[in-house]
Amino acid sequence: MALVIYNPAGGDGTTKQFIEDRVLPLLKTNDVPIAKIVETEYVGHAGVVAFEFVDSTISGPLDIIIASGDGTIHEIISTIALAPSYKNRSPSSPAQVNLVLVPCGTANALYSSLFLPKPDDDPVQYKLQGIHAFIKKTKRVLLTLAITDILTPPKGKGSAPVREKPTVSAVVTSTALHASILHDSEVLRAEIPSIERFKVAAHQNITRWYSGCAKLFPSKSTGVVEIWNPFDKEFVPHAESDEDDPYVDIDGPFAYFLSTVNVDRLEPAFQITPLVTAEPRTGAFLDIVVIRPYRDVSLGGLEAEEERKRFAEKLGEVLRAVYQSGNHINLRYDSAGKVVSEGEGELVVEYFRCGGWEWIPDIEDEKAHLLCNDGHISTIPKGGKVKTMAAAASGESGFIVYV
Ligand SMILES: Nc1ncnc2c1ncn2[C@@H]1O[C@H](COP(=O)(O)OP(=O)(O)OP(=O)(O)O)[C@@H](O)[C@H]1O
Repeated sequence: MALVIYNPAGGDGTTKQFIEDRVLPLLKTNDVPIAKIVETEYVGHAGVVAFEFVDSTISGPLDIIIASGDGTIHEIISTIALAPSYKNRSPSSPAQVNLVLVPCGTANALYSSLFLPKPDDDPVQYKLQGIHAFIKKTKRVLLTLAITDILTPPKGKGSAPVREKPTVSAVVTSTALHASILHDSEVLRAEIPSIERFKVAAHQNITRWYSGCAKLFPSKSTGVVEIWNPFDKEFVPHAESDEDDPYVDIDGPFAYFLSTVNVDRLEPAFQITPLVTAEPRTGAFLDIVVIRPYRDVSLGGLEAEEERKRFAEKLGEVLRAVYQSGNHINLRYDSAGKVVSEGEGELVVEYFRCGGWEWIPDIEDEKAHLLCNDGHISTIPKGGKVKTMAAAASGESGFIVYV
């Protein structure tokens, strides 16, 4: 028996109608038994409903049909994955949850990465592909999760940092520009319901840099942090990472710092981590995109404001290249600091594949404290830091999407 959850407030607000006109009739025609249909009423409601469903379904598959965007999917995954205890379900029977996706949000990153959009797709049929895949059950994807801990500063001398409740993401974990965009775009939701609001918010933040430093952790399976080499078209161990000392420290300032799991894009055409699909690998990996302004040597010697203005133009070019099939990962600086697609200059974008990362914002830089988990924004406390690690799904527990 499947649970149906939909968010009436996501996307352009037409979800309820799509459920009634398209989804429920399709499920009925294919004899999919429905346990319950729930319209979410508040932020966090989807997680509560999904938790109750998992707890009360003692036998049989756990099928959850979700008509929403990534934010609601995040609430469901994070709540189930972090449930401290169940009343009815034994802790020794790990849950394998089948998620059936109907893209009714604004960005729909997970859906558009798993069901690649084609120019001639019929919009209604495209949105129903997840249901058809669930009915056929031929091919499935086990989701990799990213587990994020915010560590607040130690209370007193000699005491350890305090670990807040972790968050589990299935799409994106970011700081810097992307977190600022998601933070500011929420204010624009009513005025601009489409993905255009992300562009407006990007424009508002494009000259901002973020102070702090980051540490990259090796993946379990390779033992090192890898970096993409676009010349040879392969991931190679980072120059500072080997089996004896695999950690890589990177200093700010940063313009962009974002990691993904499961997705190569954050919107149908915004392919920010294109290697997730172009160079797929099984296991617990995060793909990380970092942009640091001072890799552009032509910025040296300018006034701070002029540096930021000049770099903002280049960052704009890089973000436009993301929409050109993820071509930002091939961009370089020429000897005059111009952004070009060819040559042997410094890469504009650093593209890492690794097991996790830590971000330590400069205490003075307020916006560097913003953190985005699948669209959900939180604030790292002053003096604190954040750590995100990849976790691969196992055969018996975890989240599955039929594709
Ligand atoms: N009835 C409701 N009223 C207001 N907000 C709701 C309601 N139900 C759920 N929400 C919240 O709406 C937020 C956004 O939801 P969702 O992710 O489904 O859509 P979206 O943000 O438009 O899409 P995407 O995440 O793909 O960009 C979530 O944080 C969710 O908690």
